[in-house]
Amino acid sequence: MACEVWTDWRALPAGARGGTVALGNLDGVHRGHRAVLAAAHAARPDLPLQAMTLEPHPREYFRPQDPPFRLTLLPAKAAALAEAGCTGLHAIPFDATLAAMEAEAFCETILAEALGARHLACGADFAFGHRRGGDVTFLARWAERRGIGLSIVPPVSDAAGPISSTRIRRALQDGYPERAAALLGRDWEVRGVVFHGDRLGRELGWPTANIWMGRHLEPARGVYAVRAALPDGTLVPGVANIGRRPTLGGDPETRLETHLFDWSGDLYDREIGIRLVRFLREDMTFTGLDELKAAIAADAAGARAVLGIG
Ligand SMILES: Cc1cc2nc3c(=O)[nH]c(=O)nc-3n(C[C@H](O)[C@H](O)[C@H](O)COP(=O)(O)O)c2cc1C
Ligand SMILES: Nc1ncnc2c1ncn2[C@@H]1O[C@H](COP(=O)(O)OP(=O)(O)O)[C@@H](O)[C@H]1O
Repeated sequence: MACEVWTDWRALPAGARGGTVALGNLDGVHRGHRAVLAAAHAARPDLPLQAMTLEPHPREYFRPQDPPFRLTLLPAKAAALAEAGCTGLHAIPFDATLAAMEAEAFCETILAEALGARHLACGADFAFGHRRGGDVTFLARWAERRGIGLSIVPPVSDAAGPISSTRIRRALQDGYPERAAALLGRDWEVRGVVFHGDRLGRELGWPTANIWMGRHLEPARGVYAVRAALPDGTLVPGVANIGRRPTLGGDPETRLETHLFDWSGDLYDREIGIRLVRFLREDMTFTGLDELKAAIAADAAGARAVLGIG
């Protein structure tokens, strides 16, 4: 079932109110986040399962110049939440009003009055309100007073410690998408609309569908074995480069270029999702196009081997 997204908490339709609500930024919707969703559902299986996040992420609001760090943008987050059984997402616009709202006002105005939440669930380190002034102790007291249920969920851990969005980001920046996938419970995917490049790929014999990284976290620059989720729902193996094409003089923004194996067609202006499977090598500056072509051929062979296709 799909997860509906509500962005105007001042004008929610009646059907959007009264859920059991998982709280948090939920960036990535990783295994820890899904435990919070499971707790929200387990406590009140009679109520619609919902989530509440802030959009943009407060860090994007306060520090717009910082490098992008998102694991999931809003549509991907809603899709991952739907997979976890969530039927609605309250994406509260994080603006000056929200930034100034004290914890108590946030609970009253947003959680109680606007969302009409009947039960809440969050991780033990959840903090909210102006300067993160509200913590789970505060929330527990408030919820008790208001007769609203609350589940506080201990962190889900593996051998290296608690699973967190920060750990997943670090794994991707270090070139370990398979570790990120283990923490996420699925491959990390970057979604974007295919733009027109300068058509050199076709000339080289390696056409690539290009998307911008945009507000996504930039993982290690270089070459990856990938699977591409196409608009028709198929998953096509390929080889991709994330970088700024230093050989061609360098670009101001990072692009993700994917060659799909044994595939031909037109993807321009269509949205695709590229799932990183394995990091193969770092981005390099070649002395000429022949060298670049040879490197891409070797990359393609390497990616085929990793993906198990001859
Ligand atoms: C598997 C693969 C690896 C690549 N590796 C590099 C690289 O190491 N350095 C570089 O400058 N460009 C690299 N490129 C990028 C090419 O420069 C780029 O695909 C080519 O310019 C085509 O651009 P277009 O899609 O805009 O036509 C790579 C491309 C692919 C598909
Ligand atoms: N096997 C393929 N892998 C990736 N894109 C392909 C493939 N076959 C055809 N295409 C199409 O060709 C385009 C890429 O061609 P390319 O010469 O690299 O041009 P551009 O520089 O505009 O990206 C893609 O956007 C897609 O529409």
